[in-house]
Amino acid sequence: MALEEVSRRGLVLLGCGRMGTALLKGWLERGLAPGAVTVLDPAPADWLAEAGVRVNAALPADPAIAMIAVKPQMMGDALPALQALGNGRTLFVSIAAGTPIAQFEESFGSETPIVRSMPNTPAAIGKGVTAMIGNDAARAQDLDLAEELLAAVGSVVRLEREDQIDAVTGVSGSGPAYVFYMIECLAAAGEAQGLAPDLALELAKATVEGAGALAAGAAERPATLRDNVTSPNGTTQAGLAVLMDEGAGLAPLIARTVEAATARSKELANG
Ligand SMILES: NC(=O)c1ccc[n+]([C@@H]2O[C@H](COP(=O)([O-])OP(=O)(O)OC[C@H]3O[C@@H](n4cnc5c(N)ncnc54)[C@H](OP(=O)(O)O)[C@@H]3O)[C@@H](O)[C@H]2O)c1
Ligand code: PRO
Repeated sequence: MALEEVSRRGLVLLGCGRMGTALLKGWLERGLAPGAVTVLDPAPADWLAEAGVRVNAALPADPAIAMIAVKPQMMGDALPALQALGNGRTLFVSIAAGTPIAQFEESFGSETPIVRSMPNTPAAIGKGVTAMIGNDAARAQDLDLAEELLAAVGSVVRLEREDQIDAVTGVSGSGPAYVFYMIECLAAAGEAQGLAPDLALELAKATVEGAGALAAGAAERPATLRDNVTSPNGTTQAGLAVLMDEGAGLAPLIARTVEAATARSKELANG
């Protein structure tokens, strides 16, 4: 339904880099009309115009959505391009890390409905997860529209407070990179044990895909699924003894990883 409304009224995408592309590809594949999309980007990819997307064209008068997908550091230069849309009818949706709602209200006025969100790149294949929160001007129908749009490319959670988004960024916004690194490490470790590189990578990717799908779909908690893999005194137990070491295992490492990403999100908000 959201994609129909947005196809009718239009969507402006400010910044079409890695994340803007992931979202846009997800929406186009799920039925968003390419001609309803206006991308503003200094170096747009060729596929956009080839797909029928309007590129660096005049803004539509009354688009449903103005999606902000530039880097936080570019915000000051980029936002004036959307000034004409700050009229209360267009819903602004930011996906930028570390850019507070207050900064958008300064640019577009506190009467403008604004949703701050944090998606992740699996949105490109409809498997993203996005957390979102609106400003005071965002009405129930604005929040519903944002949620439906983001839900077209994955699951959506609504936050209670804006400050939760820093930790969300540390967990799920940045999280795909941690998992990709896990795949790299698992494959490299397989190679170190004598497997050919292609085979090790194939095994690592399929294992993460399968375990992720199992964890997502199972009624059991991940700890139970882990127990199901672990035969007493077997191979997994030997491996987990290293991975679950209290001092040098994965838990403290992941805790420090998420803490650092969360802290960086807070820093970005302070300029
Ligand atoms: N990547 C992720 O996994 C992810 C996940 C969640 C949220 N985010 C957020 O999404 C935003 C974009 O991140 P990204 O990874 O997609 O970065 P990115 O790949 O650098 O994309 C940003 C795009 O904005 C363009 N741009 C720069 N100045 C602009 C301007 N004045 N007007 C319009 N477009 C402009 C850039 O063009 P040039 O490259 O030519 O400068 C680039 O194409 C960030 O705020 C980030 O925090 C990213
Ligand atoms: N990518 C963005 C960053 O690294 C935000 C979350 C994922 O800053």
